Amino acid sequence: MSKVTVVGAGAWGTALAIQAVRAGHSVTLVARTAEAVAAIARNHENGRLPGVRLPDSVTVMDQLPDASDLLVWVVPTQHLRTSLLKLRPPAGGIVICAKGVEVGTHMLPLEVAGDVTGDRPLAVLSGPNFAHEIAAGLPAATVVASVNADLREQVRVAFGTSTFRLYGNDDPIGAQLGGAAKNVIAIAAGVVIGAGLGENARAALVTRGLSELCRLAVALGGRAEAMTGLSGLGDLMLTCTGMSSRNFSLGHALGQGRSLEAILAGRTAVTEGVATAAALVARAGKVELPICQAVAEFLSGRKTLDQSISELMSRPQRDE
Ligand SMILES: NC(=O)C1=CN([C@@H]2O[C@H](COP(=O)(O)OP(=O)(O)OC[C@H]3O[C@@H](n4cnc5c(N)ncnc54)[C@H](O)[C@@H]3O)[C@@H](O)[C@H]2O)C=CC1
Ligand SMILES: O=C(CO)COP(=O)(O)O
Repeated sequence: MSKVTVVGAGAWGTALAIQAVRAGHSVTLVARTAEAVAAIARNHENGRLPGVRLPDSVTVMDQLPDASDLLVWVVPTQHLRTSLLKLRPPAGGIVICAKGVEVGTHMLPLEVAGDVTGDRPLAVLSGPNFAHEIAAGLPAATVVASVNADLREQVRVAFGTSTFRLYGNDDPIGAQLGGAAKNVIAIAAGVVIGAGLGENARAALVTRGLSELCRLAVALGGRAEAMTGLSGLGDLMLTCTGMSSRNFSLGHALGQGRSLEAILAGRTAVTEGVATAAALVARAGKVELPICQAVAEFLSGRKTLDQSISELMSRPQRDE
């Protein structure tokens, strides 16, 4: 049994804490505020993952415990930096679970972690994993990517059970780009369905979105194979097909004509693709990402839906 500390008591952090208990570990869940700690203690449940009882063995606190064997950071990308600066993790490996690109710096999550905490073993956990299904113990698989093989193994032991399989690889850039870009493509897929453009259009969009992921990974030092694995295609399949995805459902509402402001005002959970779209396009530089770019322009209000669709459909036709 090892001491696993999960930082970030959102839906995913809570599900991962439950999964680490299932895997036989002693688990601490770190929430952002004392109020959040008290609410979880009172209800034996986290409002961000309603209907799921948190095991009594999970210690909930608003700071890091004195000792951890493994730190798992499950804070949204745009808050990753401030949370690391605030909690100042001690030396040792960290697993980052955010899926996005930081606004302003255009850094990927592991780059942000390295920037704040210095040289240390880092890993990314990313794959097709809706929090409520993992919390319920339904069968699923994911990717742990790190250049540090010992850390990969530690993460496998921390979370692996008969219902949750972890596949390792040494391409953290590919895994992070897959997780970030699929959120943007999922918004586009939601728009397509919400606007009534049809299943053909979605299939074409997701497939061409996968091409964007592959191009981007190779250009930024990752591998195209990562994009056809769980953290690329796997997560695209999950988040581009159903309303359980916050990114897809946001796109769906946009496609039905609702405003971005009204949609965001009605939700407290993070929808990573919104801030990530423009940051990802900026990070890509000269790499062609027409769908991600169209999402960024549409979200910013620079283009209407009709303009975006017409531009995507009138691009020069070429070999696949
Ligand atoms: N919900 C899901 O099914 C999955 C989510 N993810 C990723 O995990 C990350 C977290 O997502 P969720 O847990 O779903 O988000 P959430 O919206 O449920 O909760 C976000 C949590 O982050 C906390 N937070 C915000 N700012 C913070 C700060 N400065 N310091 C510490 N904590 C802070 C909030 O208090 C909240 O508890 C995102 O990058 C998401 O893309 C990945 C896989 C599955
Ligand atoms: O990343 C996720 C599942 O793998 C969660 O997706 P959403 O943030 O779109 O709900």
